Amino acid sequence: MSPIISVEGLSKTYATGFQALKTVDLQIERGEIFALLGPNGAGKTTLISIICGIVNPSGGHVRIDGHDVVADYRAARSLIGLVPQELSTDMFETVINTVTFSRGLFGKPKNPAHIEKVLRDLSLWEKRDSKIMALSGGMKRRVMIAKALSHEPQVLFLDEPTAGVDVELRRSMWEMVRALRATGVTVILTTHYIDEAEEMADRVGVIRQGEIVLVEEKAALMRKLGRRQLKLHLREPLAALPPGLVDPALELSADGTELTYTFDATADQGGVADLLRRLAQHEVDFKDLQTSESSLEDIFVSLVRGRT
Ligand SMILES: Nc1ncnc2c1ncn2[C@@H]1O[C@H](COP(=O)(O)OP(=O)(O)OP(=O)(O)O)[C@@H](O)[C@H]1O
Repeated sequence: MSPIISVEGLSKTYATGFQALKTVDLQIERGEIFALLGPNGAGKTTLISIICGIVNPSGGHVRIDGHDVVADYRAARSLIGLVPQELSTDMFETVINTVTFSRGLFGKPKNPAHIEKVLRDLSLWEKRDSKIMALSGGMKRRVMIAKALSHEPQVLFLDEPTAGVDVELRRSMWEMVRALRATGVTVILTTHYIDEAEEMADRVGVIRQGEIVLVEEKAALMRKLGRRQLKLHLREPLAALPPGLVDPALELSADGTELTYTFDATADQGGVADLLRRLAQHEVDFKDLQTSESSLEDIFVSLVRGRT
């Protein structure tokens, strides 16, 4: 199947002369949840804004289901729902009017049944006649999502959907995004919360200084770049590693009570068995051991620092 979004050779230099995107190539598959990660100022919002037709590119192309976002703007834009970072809506309007009006902006015929479904799915139906200003922050955010879904888009962009929201609302957002994906909607989210990407995404893209430095299936990324650590709590502290045990992967804590062995998550376990044998040979005894795996956060930090 062809990708739903195809970004080719995209670049953006703002009027200030600042080059926010270098040459970005990216394909988003139908029905996936794609998380775009990157530090502040990396170019995430610029990229999303160009894909949504809000900002003009300096070079390259974006196609949404074959429609060019510049040449065929209306067709491309009608396939997209965008939930921006900032709340931008008429605070004096009621929930149902705001969401109904958003649908009208896309020239779609009225469909009260769809609007009702969207509001019910987002637990906003009971509040449909409330003015937006009278809603809690979490509800206002959900109104933004309802607006973005009002015209039945195939792709939903969520720019930092859970920034500053409480744990419960984050969880309910995640559930809602999964439910949307189950209906065939493709979801692209930007986030600073690595655990959000780890929890939600099928694929992860990392952007750094206007360049996509990595696009990978999350599971493969974690397998490929993940590291495992084995920590051994020694029965007797060591002043130094015996010469036969010196190994770059093996580190003795400053107080001599703990040994840390770091190895590839993909590697077979031979290294660990070999280490345990060598420890026995050198009569290094331990009372406890623990293993841990690097998280997507560790991987992300090493990527944005440019170590890979
Ligand atoms: N209209 C503009 N004119 C000039 N420079 C801009 C403009 N918009 C963004 N930039 C610059 O482009 C760079 C990328 O900004 P962008 O908002 O795309 O980053 P981001 O990855 O979304 O960051 P954040 O995580 O902080 O939202 C930044 O250095 C920003 O200052």
